[in-house]
Amino acid sequence: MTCENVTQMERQLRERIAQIRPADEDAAAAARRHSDRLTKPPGSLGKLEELAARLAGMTGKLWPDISRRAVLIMAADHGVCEEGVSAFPPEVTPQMVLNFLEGGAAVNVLARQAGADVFCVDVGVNADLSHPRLIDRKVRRGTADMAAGPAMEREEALRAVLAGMELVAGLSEEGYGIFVTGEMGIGNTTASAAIVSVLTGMPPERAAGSGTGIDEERRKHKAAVIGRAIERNKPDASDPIDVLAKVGGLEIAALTGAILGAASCRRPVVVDGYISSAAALAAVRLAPAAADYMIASHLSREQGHGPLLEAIGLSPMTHLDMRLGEGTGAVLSLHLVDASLRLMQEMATFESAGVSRG
Ligand SMILES: O=C(O)c1ccc[n+]([C@@H]2O[C@H](COP(=O)([O-])O)[C@@H](O)[C@H]2O)c1
Ligand SMILES: Cc1cc2nc[nH]c2cc1C
Repeated sequence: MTCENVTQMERQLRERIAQIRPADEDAAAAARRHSDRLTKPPGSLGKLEELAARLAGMTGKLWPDISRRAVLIMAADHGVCEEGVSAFPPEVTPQMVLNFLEGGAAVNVLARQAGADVFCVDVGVNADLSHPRLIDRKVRRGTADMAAGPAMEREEALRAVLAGMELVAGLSEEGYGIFVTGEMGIGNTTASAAIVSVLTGMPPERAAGSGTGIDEERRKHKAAVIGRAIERNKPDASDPIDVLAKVGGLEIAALTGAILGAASCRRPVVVDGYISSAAALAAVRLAPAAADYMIASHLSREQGHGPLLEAIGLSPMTHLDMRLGEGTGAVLSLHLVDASLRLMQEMATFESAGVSRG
C-alpha cells in the first residue's frame, strides 16, 4: 500500500462525510404535526411517535419506503484472542459465517420474519472462505494482538471503513431503504471495549463486559489486557481511524463505514448491540450529524452498553437481555420501525373519526 493510496482513501472518506447532512427538521416537524392529529393523546405512543418523526427527518419523507431492508453482517477475527479474552475459540468466526450463509443462525431466522435480506461480508476472517453468497472484502486474515502492538495499519482500517461505506451506497442505489448493522467476530467485545474506553474515557474495567460468557475473573483479565493495549499503542482519541486501527477490528471499521454510508444516503440505520454501537460511536466522532440517522435497537447485557449509547446520544428501543450480536436485536426492531410508520399511515385523525380533542 503506497502513501498515495492512503491519501486517496482519506480523501474518499472526507468526501463521503461531507455529504452527510443533519436531519430535515421541517420534515420531522410535519410528521409531529400529523401525529398530533391522530386519535390519541399527544405523545402517548412514546418512542414510536418520536421514531416516526425521526424517520421523516432522516429521509425527508413522511412515509419513507423501507420495504427493502438489508442486514449487513461484517465478519472478522481478532489477534487479541491469544490473550484468553473470550469464552469461545476463534474458529467459531468462520464456522458461524458459513452458518449465516446457509441461513441457520438466529439473525437469519429473525431476518426472514422481518422480510430483510442478509448480506454476509468477510472483512477479515482468519480462514479461506468460499461460498456463492459470501461478499469478499477481506482486508487481511484477522488483526494482530493489540496487547503486543497495533491491531492493524491505518490503511487497513481505512480499507475496511471504505468497504462498508461503498457496500451501503451501492445497496442504497439498488433501492434498500433501511440498513441493519450486524457482526461476527470472536474477541470483538474486547476490541469494542477498547474503542469505547479510548473515545469516551470510560475505564476498561467499566467498558469490558462478559462477552460470550466469561466469568468475573476472566473479565477482569480482559479489562487488564485492554488497559495494556491502550498503554502500548497510545491511540489518538481525536482521530477515530487511529483508534480503529490500533485497538479496533476490521468488522468494526467496516460497520463504521456502513453507518456513515447510510447517513450520507439519507437512509436510517438500526444499530445492534455493543460492537455495532462502538462502530456507531466512531462514526459520530468522524461525522457528528451521522447520529441523526441512527436508531438504537436494544440495550445489550454487555455492561458498558448503556453509557456507550448515552455517549452517542441514543436511547434503546427495547430491553430484552440480549447479548448475541449478528444484528439480532436490530433486525427485531424493524418490527417496531414498521409499527411506527403504519400507525402514522393508518390511524384515523380526530377530525376523520369525530373524536373530541382535550
Ligand atoms: O451485540 C452484543 O452486544 C454482543 C455482546 C456479547 C457478544 N456478542 C457476540 O459475541 C462475539 C464476541 O464475544 P467475545 O466474548 O468473543 O468478545 C461476537 O461474535 C459478537 O457478535 C455480541
Ligand atoms: C455460537 C456463537 C454464535 C454467535 N453469534 C454472534 N456471536 C457468536 C458467538 C458464538 C460463540
